[in-house]
Formats: sequence, structure tokens, C-alpha cells
Amino acid sequence: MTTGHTAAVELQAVTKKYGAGERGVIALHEVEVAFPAGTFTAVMGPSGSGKSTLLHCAAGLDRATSGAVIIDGTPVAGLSERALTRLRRERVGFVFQAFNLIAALTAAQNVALPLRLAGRSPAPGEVAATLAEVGLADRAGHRPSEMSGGQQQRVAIARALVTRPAVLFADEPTGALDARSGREVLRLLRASVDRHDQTVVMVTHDPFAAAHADRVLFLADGRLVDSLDGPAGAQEIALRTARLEEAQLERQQPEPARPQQSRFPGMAS
Ligand SMILES: Nc1ncnc2c1ncn2[C@@H]1O[C@H](COP(=O)(O)OP(=O)(O)OP(=O)(O)O)[C@@H](O)[C@H]1O
Repeated sequence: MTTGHTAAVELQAVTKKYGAGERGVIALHEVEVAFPAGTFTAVMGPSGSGKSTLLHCAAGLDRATSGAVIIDGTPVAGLSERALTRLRRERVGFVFQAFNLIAALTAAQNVALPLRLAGRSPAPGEVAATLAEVGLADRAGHRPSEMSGGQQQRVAIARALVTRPAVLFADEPTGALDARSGREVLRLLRASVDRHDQTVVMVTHDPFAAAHADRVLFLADGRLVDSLDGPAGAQEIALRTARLEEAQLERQQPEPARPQQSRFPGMAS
């Protein structure tokens, strides 16, 4: 089995600008990054640094303003909307903070949905096996409202993995969970990489979550400014995050005021 040799997703000089003219916001500046197949990458950075934009561009949910995004060997720039939708449906999996399961469907029906949308019937046992992988073999007939948050997120992971995508993108997958359910979700993502060579890219604010990754990338002001090759400890990740947040705060401070003339001659103001 080859691991880590080819890129599941590649961004070449990707710039993303929202809006036009002077009021436009450059959310990504010529970002250059590859996510090797069979690896787990965490993306961190202060609020507004461009994490979600990076994820949306890398997943083909949004188009880059310039530069190239290559998903599973296919450059997305040349694709029609319909072809891009098909690429996303067949080669990309998503897990969001808010689970996004369909309330009227059972766990098994939710997991089968991507296969049905791709126009194929699940093979016998396929959905059950995927639910078993996330430890929910006994919940197949339950609807989302009958499951805990952690269980719902595990169903969402099963739904994302059922098509065996080239890459799984997770946007704050533990953000709405208690610590124990969060750890379970992270263990599952890690296991999908270790056991099935899955490629995972996860945006997170949580250093403990990022510590499950093989590599942590740090964004600031739309640029990749730092990286840690893992396994990295949560403490080191937290330290680097704190440094970036401090640097961002410093940049946002107004220009220091000129020293005032002291009202008391001879004393420093
Ligand atoms: N649709 C949009 N229109 C205009 N500006 C946007 C849009 N989406 C994001 N931005 C801006 O682009 C920059 C990057 O935003 P992005 O949401 O990618 O950051 P983030 O790191 O994911 O932030 P957070 O951690 O707060 O979710 C920010 O300045 C944001 O205000």
C-alpha cells in the first residue's frame, strides 16, 4: 500500500478574494500546500485567518480567485458546475460541526444517502459495515433525534466515509461535543487514516484535537506561516497558536500615541 506519496489535494498559489475593489477582502494569499494521500492534517489559526476559506477552496465548495486546486488529480478550474458537483459527491467527504444529518432519515438511511445521490444502491451489508466501523451497528434504525451529539457526529463520519472519498474534510468536527465524545470522534478520524489510508484535513481551534494529526498547519492573515510535523503535543500546538494570536492582536492595535507632554515638568508622563 502506498502512503503519503501522492497528493490527495493540492493548492498551487491559491488566492481567494471576497468582493471587489478596495473593499474586497483577500482571505487567502497565494497559498501553496499539498495534502498527501493517507495523512491527517490539522489547520489552525486565529479567527479570520482564512481556515474555512482554505477548506472551502480545497474541497471545491468555492472557487479560487487565482491559482490551481487539484482534487484527486483533477484540476477543478476547468470543470463545469455539474462536473465539480460530481467530483465532490464521489471523491470528497465532509463532516461539519453541526452534524447536518437529515432528521427524517434513520442512521442507515443517512449513511446510504451519498451512494443513492450518486445513483447507486448500497451493496448488501455496505451501510451496516460502515456504521459498525464507527461503533454504531446497533443504531442503524435510529433517527438523529434519538441519538446523542457524539453518536450523530459518528453517523456523519460514516456518511462521509461510505463513498471511500479521496479526502475527508472536517470543519470543527468536535466543536459541538463534550470532551469524551470529541475524543471518540478524533480517534475515529485517526483510525480511518491508519487503517484505511484515508486522507483527512481538519480545521480546528482545539490544540488537543490538532494533536491527533500527522501535521499541523498554521494560517495567519490568509498565509501559511508555520507548520508542525507530528505527532505534535497539544502544549506545543497551543504555544504556537498563542503566538499567532498575540501577533494578530499587536497588528490590530492602533498606532501608539505620541508621548504626552508631562503636566509635571521634570516627571515622565
Ligand atoms: N463570504 C465572504 N464575504 C466577504 N468576506 C468574507 C467571506 N467569507 C470570509 N470572509 C473574510 O475572509 C477572511 C477569512 O475568513 P475565514 O472564515 O476563512 O476565516 P477563519 O479562519 O475560518 O475564521 P473563524 O476561525 O472565525 O471561523 C475574514 O476576514 C472574513 O471576514
